[in-house]
Amino acid sequence: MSETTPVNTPTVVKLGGSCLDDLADGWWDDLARHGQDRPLVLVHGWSKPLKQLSPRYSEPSAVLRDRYGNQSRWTTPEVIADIKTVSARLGEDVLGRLEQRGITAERLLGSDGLVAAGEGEHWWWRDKQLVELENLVGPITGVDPAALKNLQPGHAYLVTPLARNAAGQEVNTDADRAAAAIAGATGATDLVLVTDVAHLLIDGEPVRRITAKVAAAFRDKGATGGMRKKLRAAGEALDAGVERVVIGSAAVTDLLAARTGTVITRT
Ligand SMILES: Nc1ncnc2c1ncn2[C@@H]1O[C@H](COP(=O)(O)OP(=O)(O)O)[C@@H](O)[C@H]1O
Ligand SMILES: CC(=O)N[C@@H](CCC(=O)OP(=O)(O)O)C(=O)O
Repeated sequence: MSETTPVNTPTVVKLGGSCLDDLADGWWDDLARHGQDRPLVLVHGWSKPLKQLSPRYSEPSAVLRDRYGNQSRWTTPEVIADIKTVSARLGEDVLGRLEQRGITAERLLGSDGLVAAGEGEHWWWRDKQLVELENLVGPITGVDPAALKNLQPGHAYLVTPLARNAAGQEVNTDADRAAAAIAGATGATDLVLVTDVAHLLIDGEPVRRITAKVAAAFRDKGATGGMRKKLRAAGEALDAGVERVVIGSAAVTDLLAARTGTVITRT
């Protein structure tokens, strides 16, 4: 973010479902201070809150893989309802924390005009078998930033990354990739992916800086699970014009200042 960045350009922060309820008071203090200078768009995940809601979300069958090996939650209308239940609860908590610290905040479902999705895959690997099933998941095809009407310093949006497909159905999307698409569409210079690990690790070693090209090469041979999706999201954000993506588990201003975390840039 440079001195000349317009005041309504947001910082987009993806709050990992893995760590959302572990973020300490000091973390929120830091975010709120940053939010006095920049509009905030927070995009949250829900992996851990869903597991806390019901043990069935910890079962291996809760997650499917497409033919390229990308993992995705098996999403039925009941799962969407559960996602909304946990998102409403955690939304209340996040909005309260921000408001206590002087940031006005509102919730927005991606499916309420912000995020559009295309047709999803029909064949999925489930329990080592390739099966045809309806999975209410779709790739993101567009973001309409007009849905974020009030981008200004002192205000935050908390986005639940559901989307709507061309048939009008509400579908699930990947939260990191949704954050990347939102960052691109809002002209954000920085995307911060807050998670439960301090750095991207390659061969067990923390990576402080990496280019999109090297990150993509590692993604396709070495990264697994959640990190694979983050590296994919990082590449998409940089392709959409974002200048830097930072992955880590620290305060947002420490990550933005590259004091910790992994910084990913185009070159
Ligand atoms: N190369 C890697 N470096 C760091 N973390 C990795 C790597 N490969 C896989 N991971 C896993 O990615 C996880 C973060 O992704 P994820 O569980 O989806 O978190 P979040 O809910 O925050 O999005 C880490 O907890 C770690 O187990
Ligand atoms: C399609 C798909 O799998 N969507 C993800 C979206 C949430 C997410 O990514 O949450 P984390 O931040 O906890 O990883 C899911 O339902 O788990």
